[in-house]
This record gives sequence, C-alpha cells and structure tokens, in this order.
Amino acid sequence: MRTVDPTTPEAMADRPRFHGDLRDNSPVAQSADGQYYYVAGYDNVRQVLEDHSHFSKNWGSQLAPMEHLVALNQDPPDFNDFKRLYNSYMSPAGVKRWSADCARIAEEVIDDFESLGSGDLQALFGKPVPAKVTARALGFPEDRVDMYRRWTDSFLDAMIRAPDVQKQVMDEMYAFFDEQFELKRQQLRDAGIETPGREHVGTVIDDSLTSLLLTSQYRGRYLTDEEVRRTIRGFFIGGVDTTGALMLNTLQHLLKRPELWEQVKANPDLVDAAIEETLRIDPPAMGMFRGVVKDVEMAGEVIPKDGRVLFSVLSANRDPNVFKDPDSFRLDRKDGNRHIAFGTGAHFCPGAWTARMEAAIALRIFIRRLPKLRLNGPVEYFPTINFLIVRHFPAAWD
Ligand code: HEM
Repeated sequence: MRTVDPTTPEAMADRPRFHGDLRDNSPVAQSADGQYYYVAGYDNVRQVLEDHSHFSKNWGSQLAPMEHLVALNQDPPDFNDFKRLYNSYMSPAGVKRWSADCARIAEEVIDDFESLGSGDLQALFGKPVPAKVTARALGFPEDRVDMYRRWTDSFLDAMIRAPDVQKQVMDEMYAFFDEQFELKRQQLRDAGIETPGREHVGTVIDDSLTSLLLTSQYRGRYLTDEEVRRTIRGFFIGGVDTTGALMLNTLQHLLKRPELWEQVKANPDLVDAAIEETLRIDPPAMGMFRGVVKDVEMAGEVIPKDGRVLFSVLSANRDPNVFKDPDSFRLDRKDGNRHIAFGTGAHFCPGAWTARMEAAIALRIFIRRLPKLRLNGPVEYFPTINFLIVRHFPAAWD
C-alpha cells in the first residue's frame, strides 16, 4: 500500500492537490507515521460514513480514540435514539430561533472593529461571531469570548502537536460547563420543579441546547452529566472555528474575483450560493476519523481491523465523477448540492443549519457594512491534517 505524508510543507501548502492525488492515484493509502489509513473519492468516503458494520464512530471522530460509546460516540441503531433528543431543535425551522441574535451579534462585533480600518479578520470577526452565536445556542454567556478563543485555539493546537493534550483543555471546559448546568438546575429548583421536562425550556430556564439536554428523557432516564458534557463539547468545538472558516473562506473567494464581489454586493441573495460553493470547494472539516471494526477491502487494498481511517471530504467534494469542473468556484453551479461538507449518514452535522443561517446573516451584514473590503496579505491556515481553518486573514476596509 502507498504511504503518504499530509504534514509536509508541500502537502500543507496545497491541500486540494494532495487530496486530489490521493483520490486519483491511491484512494486507500497509509499515513507515513503508520497511525491511520486515508480513504479518498466520493463513493469510498460515503461508504466509510454509511457502512457501520465496518466503520465505527464508537471511539469518536478524531485520531486519538476517545470516550468509547458515550453520547455522540455511538453507531446506529443505538445512536438514532440519542440524536432524536436534539434533531428537531437543530432543524432548519428550529434554528430560526437564533436568527435575530445572529444579526445582533454580527452588528455588534462589526461595531467593535469597524473604526480600525485594517486588521486580522479571523480574530476580529471569524472567531467572535461564531463563538458568541454558539454560546447563545448553548445558553452560555456571550461575553466570555476570550475564554472561548483560548479553548478553541488550544483544541486546534493540540490536534497538531499531541492529540492527547486535548484532555487538559477539556478539564477546564468541563468545570465551566458544570457551573452552567448548576445555574440552570438551581433555577428549576427555585421554581419548585422536581421533575424537569421539555416544557420548562424557554419558560423556567433559557431556550438553549443545554437546557434541552438537561431536561430530556432518553430511554426512560435523564442523561448523565458525562453524557451532557460530552455532547455540549461536541457542539461547542464543532461550531466555532468551522463556521468562522466558512465565512472567511467565502469572503476570500469573492475578494479574489472582484467581479464576484461586485455581483454579490449588487445582489446580496447570491451570498447563499457563495456559501454553498465554499462549503463544497474548501470544506472546513476536510476529513474525520473512524475506527475499523473488521478487515475491509476497498479500492484493491485491505484496511485492517482496529485501524483508524481518515476519510477525505475534500477529495470527495472535488471528485470529477460527481462535480463538473470541480476545481472552479462557481456561483451558478447546478450539481453543488451533492457535496458532503457536513458529512452524511447517521453523523451528518447537527449544526449544518445553524452554520448556514449564521454565515448567511453575518455575511450579508458584513458586505453591506464593509463594501470596500480588500485582502492585504496572505490568508494563513492552521497546519492540521483534517481541518481547513483560517488562522490569519489580513484585510483592510474604509
Ligand atoms: C461550516 C461549519 C461546519 C462544518 C463544515 C461542519 C462539519 C461537520 C462534519 C463533516 C461532521 C461529521 C463528522 C463525522 O461524521 O465524524 C460534523 C459533525 C458535527 N458537527 Fe459540525 N460542522 C459545522 C458547523 C457546526 C456547528 C455550527 C455546530 C454546532 C452548533 C456543529 C456541531 C457538530 C456536532 C455536534 C457534530 C457531531 C455529530 C455526530 O457525531 O453525530 N457543527 N460537522
């Protein structure tokens, strides 16, 4: 089997080329450090995500196996009951509850930096907007952005250097989560409620995902604190930098083609097509991991039991068998809705509709308020193997 190294400066500098080469020449390959197997190409990636008899999320979707069979780390059929807890809450209709907050947050964040005239839009806009919206969705204080920034940055750093260091960040996050759970439980107790239920969400305690999980019954019992923490962590870490990268990558594509920037300014409804095309061509989650349940043959290679697999969303979203002219950014694309930037199957991203709504609202406001935006330096990315997350976005505006 071919071995490949995604961490070389060449591979990092041109991720589409690295992933395209995998898809076209060796869709199943082993990483040079021997820790995992790559799977590339649209059909192969879908197979990893949909064939639970061979590929499992029971140990999580990062390289280092974590929390066996807890909350999000389950396969169907058991997982189907678990995700019913929040599925309709996170649906396209459900997330509309946060649309006015998204608009307010985007306006306030821009108020804070507009007068600077130039700066790093990752720090000024791409981090604080999703951090505050995610905090709102989880029922956490919006004004702790510095702390949220530290957690999400440390998560990315740990992913690059030592996946097991994530544990240290988690201990600090969990202590904060526990305080927030206790605040909501105290409000329920103060109201004399002994058996909390969904009817108390948005009435006695705030209308947030945390409130929902603390009051929901799952197979006849409340979730354990460990299950709630694990789930909230997934939503928190999953929701911030990915959505920030989506907004900044969309701006980058538009700025690099001034005619597109002008078109979108003239017709802001094109923002939706620009967001969808950015998700396809530059998926912020380039790939995730699965565990291998039993030996599996794919593309003429055998991936052995107990191995870890990294599925390449980037190679799938630019697969020429599925997308016409796959490496071009086009606002008039007809085949774009087949992209799998949010995954597919049982673990399809539950934040997909939040991310789309947030990006659509925040970018419309951004483009209206900073119409003379321009890049004034190279956009830099975190050097991770499976996320395409913007680290610096130097820009100027009038
Ligand atoms: C552009 C933004 C986003 C992208 C590209 C993205 C991408 C993804 C992908 C590809 C997965 C599937 C992982 C797998 O199968 O192993 C996923 C899962 C997940 N995402 Fe997102 N996501 C985004 C935004 C969000 C937001 C805003 C939230 C929270 C509100 C969120 C929460 C989650 C959670 C909790 C999971 C785990 C689901 C599960 O394992 O069943 N994501 N995301």
